[in-house]
Amino acid sequence: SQLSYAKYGKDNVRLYKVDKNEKTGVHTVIEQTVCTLLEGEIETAYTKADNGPVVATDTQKQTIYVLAKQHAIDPPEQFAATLGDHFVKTYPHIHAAHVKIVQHRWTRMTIDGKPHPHSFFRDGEEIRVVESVTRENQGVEIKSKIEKLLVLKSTGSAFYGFHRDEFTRLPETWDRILSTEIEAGWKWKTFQNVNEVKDVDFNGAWQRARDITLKIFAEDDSASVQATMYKMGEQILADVPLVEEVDYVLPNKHYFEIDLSWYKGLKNTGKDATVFAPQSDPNGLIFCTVARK
Ligand SMILES: O=c1[nH]c(=O)c2nn[nH]c2[nH]1
Repeated sequence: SQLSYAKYGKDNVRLYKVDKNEKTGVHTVIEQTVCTLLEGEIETAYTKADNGPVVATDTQKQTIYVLAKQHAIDPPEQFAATLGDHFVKTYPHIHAAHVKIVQHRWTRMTIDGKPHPHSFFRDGEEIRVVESVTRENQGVEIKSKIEKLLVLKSTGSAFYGFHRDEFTRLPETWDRILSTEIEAGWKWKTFQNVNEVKDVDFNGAWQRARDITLKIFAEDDSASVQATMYKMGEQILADVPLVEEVDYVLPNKHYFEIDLSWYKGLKNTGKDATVFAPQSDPNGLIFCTVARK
């Protein structure tokens, strides 16, 4: 047998950084969870119990904190590229570095109608995710993501005209609840180095991708999850030139009608349906990647 592939590092490195504007007294906070994984000439650590090549995972953790102190961690794409560049440049035997950063939401409180200078709340489990791979002399690949953004619309969604056969029981519907948990990803062109990354408006792209996703979800007269998610991907490609492809993974979180006619003929189906049973499982799961022609 042989070692066919290996990478290792520290996962779940939690990081908080505050920027304190001395003039205005306004604090800005960012919280991230970082994972770094290194590839390179490390096989003897696995095959010969030789720890010589091992940049310890604890060393990787310490490095994350030091570089977070010395460099910007916002946008997370830039911090990921900074970390990847450091590991590949610092250790001759390390030839690639994978970095994943999850950024959590601390939204500034509005108190008495005014943004509070140093108080924040966690408005939802939605996360912003960055996955990067820095390869020695090959630049840095970056994918940005939105995950766990739970949405629902109470109408504006239909599903009819689908294939029917002897296994089909699902009735067609022209008006249904649509709920999903957005997982959206956009893959950037390969950047040649960390300096090229510094010039990119990643935060603006994240805002555009999020706004486009919510607007199309809300406004599309949806024929299916498939049709609506394709429109989202098309629009992001149109709006963000440096993005090469966009993908979505959307669970269809079903809300079933409840027939209450057994109770004194109570009408609660079709156009009379107002009380529904949200379903934890099973769920539809729809994948889509939209690329430039
Ligand atoms: O939007 C939908 N797409 C599907 O493929 C599907 N299958 N059942 N319900 C569905 N809804």
